[in-house]
Amino acid sequence: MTQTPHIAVKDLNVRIGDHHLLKNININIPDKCVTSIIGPSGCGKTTLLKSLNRLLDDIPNINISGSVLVDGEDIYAPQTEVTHVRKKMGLLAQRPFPLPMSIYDNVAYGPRIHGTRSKKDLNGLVERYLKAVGLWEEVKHRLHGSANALSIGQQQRLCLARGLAVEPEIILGDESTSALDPISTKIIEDLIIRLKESYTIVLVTHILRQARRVSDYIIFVYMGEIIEFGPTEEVLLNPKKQLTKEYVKGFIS
Ligand SMILES: Nc1ncnc2c1ncn2[C@@H]1O[C@H](COP(=O)(O)OP(=O)(O)OP(=O)(O)O)[C@@H](O)[C@H]1O
Repeated sequence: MTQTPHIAVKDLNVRIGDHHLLKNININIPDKCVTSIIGPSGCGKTTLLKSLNRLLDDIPNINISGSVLVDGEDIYAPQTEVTHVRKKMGLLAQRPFPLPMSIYDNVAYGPRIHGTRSKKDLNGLVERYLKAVGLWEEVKHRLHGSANALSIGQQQRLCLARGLAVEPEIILGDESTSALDPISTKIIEDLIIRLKESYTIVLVTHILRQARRVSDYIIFVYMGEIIEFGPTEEVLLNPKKQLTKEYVKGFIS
């Protein structure tokens, strides 16, 4: 891999009780690229994604060993603060969850928490991030209307804008288009491709065509192990491992 890694996962093992969910994960996720995690249902894709943001911490009986280095800093080191880790990453969930407030306040929420008070600065941020997700023209006349009145696709873009407004370096997406219609899905996919100029993006998807459209790199996970990692065309069109071949041909799902 020629790209600089932004996230380096070393000897990561995740267990919940006796269940060994992730086994000896070693991976370098490149900077300013889209990397998709693919694999059959229940193989550990979401667990791997959440391990990058310490979103597994609160699960009862969880045991996490190994390290995840973000910008060279181990997010699991005892001295590392979770809030500091999370500030670097925006998470786009399966379904949009706008806060029960206006469109404007959704985007301004993070900057306000981080101390931005000036109305002029907040106005500028709201416009900038709504433009970044292609929503500005659609909502500029109703910024103070409820976010819940937007379509699901618009809500998902609003949630992305809310995430971007706290200036993360990394965007994590967990099946972020699964609740969307084809047009909204295309808008989000195009956004992902555009946003990789400025962000490192890691996605979980079970849609191979989507992985092919948006990703630079693919991680194929099977039963908690990384089977193959490499450039998208290589993994999807010319896989090295038999399991990957069977998965991309649809023999295992
Ligand atoms: N909180 C939990 N407690 C116990 N087991 C869990 C928990 N979360 C996930 N698992 C188990 O860990 C395994 C991996 O789950 P994970 O959600 O990471 O898979 P996935 O590949 O994302 O699946 P899908 O594509 O169906 O969303 C599954 O067997 C799941 O049942």
